[in-house]
Amino acid sequence: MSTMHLPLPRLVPAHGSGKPILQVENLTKSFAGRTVLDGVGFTLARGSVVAFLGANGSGKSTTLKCVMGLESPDAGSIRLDGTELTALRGSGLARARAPMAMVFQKIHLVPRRTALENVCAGALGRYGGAASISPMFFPRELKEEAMAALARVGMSDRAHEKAGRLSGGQAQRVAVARALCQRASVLLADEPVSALDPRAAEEVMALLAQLAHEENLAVAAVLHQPDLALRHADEVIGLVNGRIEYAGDISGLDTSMQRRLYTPNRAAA
Ligand SMILES: Nc1ncnc2c1ncn2[C@@H]1O[C@H](COP(=O)(O)OP(=O)(O)OP(=O)(O)O)[C@@H](O)[C@H]1O
Repeated sequence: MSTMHLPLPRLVPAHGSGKPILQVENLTKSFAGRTVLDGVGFTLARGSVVAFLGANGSGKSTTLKCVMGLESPDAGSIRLDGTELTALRGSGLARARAPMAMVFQKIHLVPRRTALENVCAGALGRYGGAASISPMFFPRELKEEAMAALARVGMSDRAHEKAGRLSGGQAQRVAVARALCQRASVLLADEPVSALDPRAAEEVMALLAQLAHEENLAVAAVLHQPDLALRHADEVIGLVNGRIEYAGDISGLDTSMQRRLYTPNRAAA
């Protein structure tokens, strides 16, 4: 699709006026003495999609990983629905983080399990007990909720297919359904479409935008294609060398801003 690389008009209305659910302030992170995040702060609101853009190594994934708890920030504040996560540990932290789900470029489904079983796994934090031992013990209401989530992402007809037999786009939809079954209100997506062909990438981004707008989810997605952001995101956070260069409405992502984010000498890590 040659038009994929043109700055096409966005197809979604602005929905960024929802209630703030995640507030990040002054996040800093170094690896081996090298600062890779330097005072990163932003707010995610329910009902909107925020695209994280920036050159390789600018700190996009590290930002999401710090929010999700997969990396520990050196300093900064992460408040989810008013609760400061950096002050919590152990089960208190796990409980506070439960409303956040993450989807990745490399889709972490269990290939020998069906799509339905993988989606049910999103809810095991709520069920535990026998249900966590084997899908044989999944309660009926859990399977019904998982089927509803699969229907929401257009995958009902593949519910009983082994995950290992799904295409990349289908598997990513199942991963999103798993997040829905987790009843996440914040969905952090780290390069969710980087491994997908252009059509599947469009479809998955359109799905994320639809879920944000219709289910009032806050979605943050690390993207490598500004044109996908232009079509499906409401807001953009642009990083250069671990600092926020731009944060605001998608309309600010014009060609000059794209140059600022991706010009090699500014973006050198
Ligand atoms: N676990 C780690 N140990 C050491 N350095 C790391 C680690 N994780 C990330 N980095 C470094 O931190 C910087 C930011 O990495 P990050 O993955 O956040 O960038 P990114 O913007 O997501 O890049 P890309 O677009 O290439 O995925 C890079 O220089 C990277 O090499």
